Amino acid sequence: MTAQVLDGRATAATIKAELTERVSALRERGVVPGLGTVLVGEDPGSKAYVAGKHRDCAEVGIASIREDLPADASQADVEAAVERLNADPACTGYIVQLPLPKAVDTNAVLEMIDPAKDADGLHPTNLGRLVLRVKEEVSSPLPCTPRAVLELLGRHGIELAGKEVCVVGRGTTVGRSIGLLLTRKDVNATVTLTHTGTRDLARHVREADVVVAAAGQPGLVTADMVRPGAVVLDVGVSRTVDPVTGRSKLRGDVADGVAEVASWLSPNPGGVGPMTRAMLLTNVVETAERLAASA
Ligand SMILES: Nc1nc(=O)c2c([nH]1)NC[C@@H]1CN(c3ccc(C(=O)N[C@@H](CCC(=O)O)C(=O)O)cc3)C=[N+]21
Repeated sequence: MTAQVLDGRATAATIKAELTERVSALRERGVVPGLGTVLVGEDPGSKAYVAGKHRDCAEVGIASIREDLPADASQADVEAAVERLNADPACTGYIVQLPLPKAVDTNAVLEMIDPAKDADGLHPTNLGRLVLRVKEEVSSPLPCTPRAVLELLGRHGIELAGKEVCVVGRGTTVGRSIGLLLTRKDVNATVTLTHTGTRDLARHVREADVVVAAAGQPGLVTADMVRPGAVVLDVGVSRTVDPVTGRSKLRGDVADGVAEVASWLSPNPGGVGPMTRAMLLTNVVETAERLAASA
């Protein structure tokens, strides 16, 4: 078997076309969605992601606002950037690009984000509302990558109700929060959360109808672990440097042979990454729509 492709690039393009219309409708009502980004330091990966987000915004008609700070920015400098975006009416949603430099207290920064402008869905209030199952029209934004996984499956007609999903990875942005979405009654999947400390990872992965690989360990999920016909999503983003050429390369958590075993596989790049960006845009449009509705 060769897996069918969960095409994140094509799906993200469809979503962007839909968002372009929603943005025009908002502009007609005098509301211009604006995405803010806070980027601290010179990490090439982070710079590339942030640049990509601004390009995406331009494509769908969302304004964008940049707060770029030097690598040695202090806690107070980062907090001041967050305060500016909280106060700026042109910014309807924003993100603080992670990871922040070690000297900055990330949780303290995330807590300062206005929950109504939290385009990543990572503010404790929004994560808490997800746990408490506050109605979505009040509670959103949802975290982008978990939402990207659900949307990518949904738009390929892959049903999750009653399925066994094995999540590999316990990070905040994906592993710890995706189960909250997958186990909602309207999705109705059963979730096992595994991580690099799981004693027999292969045993859990083998049971799964759907595998979400998000541990950030290149090639962790191998073909022998995957049940034939399972659906596999490769969420990992690790940058490895080729010792010979010195060039950095993006590597996912899913090993090469998995495509021969799975029924559907999300490529990496070209799978969950572009969808995550599309969900960020969706969150920004939705925050602006809520703003317009309450105005
Ligand atoms: N506050 C915050 N929010 C995030 O959402 C966030 C973050 N910090 N820090 C880092 C991770 C990583 N992440 C990616 C998003 C898109 C691609 C993406 O579009 N990747 C392309 C390839 C890009 C390339 O080749 O470099 C693809 O998969 O096709 C990748 C990774 C968001 N993150």
